[in-house]
Amino acid sequence: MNVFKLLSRSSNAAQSSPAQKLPSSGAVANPQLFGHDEPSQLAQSANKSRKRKRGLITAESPPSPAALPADLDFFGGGAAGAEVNGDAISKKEKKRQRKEDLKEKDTLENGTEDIEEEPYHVDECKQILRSHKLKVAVLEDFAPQAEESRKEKKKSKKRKKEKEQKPQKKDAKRQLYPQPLTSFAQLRTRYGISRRLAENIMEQGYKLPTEVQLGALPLLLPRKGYNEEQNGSTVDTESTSGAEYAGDIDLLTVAPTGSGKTIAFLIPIINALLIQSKSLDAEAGPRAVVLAPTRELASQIVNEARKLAKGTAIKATLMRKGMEVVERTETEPIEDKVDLPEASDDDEDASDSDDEGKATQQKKRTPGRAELVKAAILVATPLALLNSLKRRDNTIANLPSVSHLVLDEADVLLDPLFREQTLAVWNACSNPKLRAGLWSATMGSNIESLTLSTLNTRWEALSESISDMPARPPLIRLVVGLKDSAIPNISHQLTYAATEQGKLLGLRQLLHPTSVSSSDPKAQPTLRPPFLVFTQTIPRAIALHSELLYDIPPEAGGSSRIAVLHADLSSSARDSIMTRFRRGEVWVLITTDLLARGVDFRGLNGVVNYDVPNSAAAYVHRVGRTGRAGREGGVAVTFYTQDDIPYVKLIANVIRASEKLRGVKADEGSVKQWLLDALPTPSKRDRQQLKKRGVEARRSGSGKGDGAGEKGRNRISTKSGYVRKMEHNRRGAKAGSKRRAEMGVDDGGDDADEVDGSGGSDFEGFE
Ligand SMILES: Nc1ncnc2c1ncn2[C@@H]1O[C@H](COP(=O)(O)OP(=O)(O)OP(=O)(O)O)[C@@H](O)[C@H]1O
Repeated sequence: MNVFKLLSRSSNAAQSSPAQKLPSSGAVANPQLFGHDEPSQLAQSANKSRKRKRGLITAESPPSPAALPADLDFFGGGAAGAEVNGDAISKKEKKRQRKEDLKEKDTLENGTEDIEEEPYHVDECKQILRSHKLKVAVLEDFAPQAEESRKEKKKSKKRKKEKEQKPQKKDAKRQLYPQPLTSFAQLRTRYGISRRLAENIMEQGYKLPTEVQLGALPLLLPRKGYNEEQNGSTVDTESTSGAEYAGDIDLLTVAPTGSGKTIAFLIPIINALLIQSKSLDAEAGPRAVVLAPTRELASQIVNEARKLAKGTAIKATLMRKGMEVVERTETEPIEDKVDLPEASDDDEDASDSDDEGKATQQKKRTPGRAELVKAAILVATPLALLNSLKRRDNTIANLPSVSHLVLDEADVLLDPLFREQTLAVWNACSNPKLRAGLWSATMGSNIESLTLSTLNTRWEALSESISDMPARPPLIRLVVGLKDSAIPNISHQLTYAATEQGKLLGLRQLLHPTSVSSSDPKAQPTLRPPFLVFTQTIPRAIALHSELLYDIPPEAGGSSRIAVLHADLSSSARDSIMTRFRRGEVWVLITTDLLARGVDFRGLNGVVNYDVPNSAAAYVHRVGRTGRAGREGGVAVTFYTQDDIPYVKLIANVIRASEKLRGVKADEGSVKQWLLDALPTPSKRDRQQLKKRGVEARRSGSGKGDGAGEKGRNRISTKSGYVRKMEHNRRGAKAGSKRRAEMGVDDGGDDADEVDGSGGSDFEGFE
């Protein structure tokens, strides 16, 4: 079935369906965003006398994709099973692929035999990291500070005071050049991760590490048999590689959307848990906690963790209502109100994943006690976890078992909206050896300072109760690409629609394109389903959904192809819509910022910002739902009206920066210089206001489902004011008559007096 043909209104468009490269076409050969142009340099710079056979796989032999997905399996293929540009893979290619896989398997089974693991020279490291736009810096190295403070204590009080008063000279941040991970095979050869974990990574079809994996995994994994003398002074000096930390760091990572951050934080956690697994006591509580801002993202992370930990003793679970994380004393019985963790459809592929859930299910029937979470990895939204930690006296129970805490989408988790809950969970993790990881595609400098101050406060609080605190790890920051920018592999369209009606028309045009100029290479790529549509509020999402419900022709599936997803829906409704969208049954999903972060729809062809996002960061995340893992052809359309003009420069700047990253000249991009010059720059106050409340004009109204309460021009509707007024009156009359009937009042009039019992003249209605 040709989706495009079914939706197109013109036979011309239908016939000349463009040979456009689309995210839904399948996997890409290279999931990396940067450094594609550097292979020859890398190959030259590598010391050829070394047998670093796989080390250069990045540059020399990009892996080929495998099997083909069905025509409408937008999201199914994944990295492992997809086609490139719809071309069937040749036999030769398949043979080559099989050979590669066998070689990889051989490496997994035989360890290091095949690969020599002489480290990269520091200059090579620098070159590789630079070409992939990776920057690593030590934000705070606490070890010398701890030493200093010990010495300091011995000094006289007076001198100490003097020193404190003098502003401390801050050193420039120390740059690190970790040994880049240029092939997943190195996970085993260099870091000795378990064979099972390595096999699970391979099973996902991941061949090449993405930039964030290339930089973060070497920082987070302890190097096998690492020893300074062994490395020699010329190759890997202590001061530059970060290997001396042996993965024992707190890490703040800023990397583009869809760049594979999830497995970058999960692999080291699973590896660490597998190392400790013999000493693990399942009853002791979770060892790793991953916090995510939404249930959808949390459940996706659980699925990823389960795939990576398949066949091992490590289990991952999603925090659900009624689950208990810490054992309660007998004096604190909890209600026998257990909402059992049902396997959602997106859990399908994690066959052994539900053991934990099932075990819990069987035991949970014991009255008066809920079953403790036994999984080593617990993924939760901050509020869900905090609620389960709250005691009756309103204090928060500690989670001493947790040694890894990950904040996925850290900037939003530390935003005022979630900050209190997130910090409460962080502080509840009382293990002195806790290692924190903060991950996002956008991170303001305030997040860095908040992280530092939280680490400091925690440390001070713990030091008071624990006399021999373990060494304090450094806080390291890894940045991939240009901080806070949109990915360069999607095309942006910033469209002035003047009014709400204009936006609706614009969206309808996107849904039913009338012409396609596929021959013109400079023509803007067409947005094709499946795509997401973002609105500012829930009522607007609902109103837009009801407006577009019948826009998809019945022969294309009609109203079932369009759905709305928002936080007011029940969990099961949300799960079901997500599943239908992932399966390709829904083509257009209207939503709010609920799906703006983290959610991974591999084959999503585009994003429509029906309402402008309320910050530059929100734009980066929303449009980052397409173009995942380096996929080309994603389209991001943003409509703006008169009301948005004061703010739209924020978005225009992000688009400009992203196009610059892609090498598009200023006069050829979708945001022209004249527009940038003409748009007003919003003040700090305006930006804050926008972030907090969105565009004010769109907030007004009762919030009723059909958007009827929204005043005048900001209503989502194509009906004229007169028609709406008539409908409103008719609805009011109907509702009034229904109410009267329910109260036993006849519309006739006289009986009303009897019901009221006080004479007709006093009756003022039931409201
Ligand atoms: N090395 C790899 N090769 C190919 N695909 C990969 C690789 N690593 C991850 N992926 C895929 O890339 C997609 C995006 O990954 P992920 O969701 O972890 O991105 P992210 O960086 O967390 O994005 P966001 O910032 O939007 O949350 C997923 O479909 C994942 O399976």
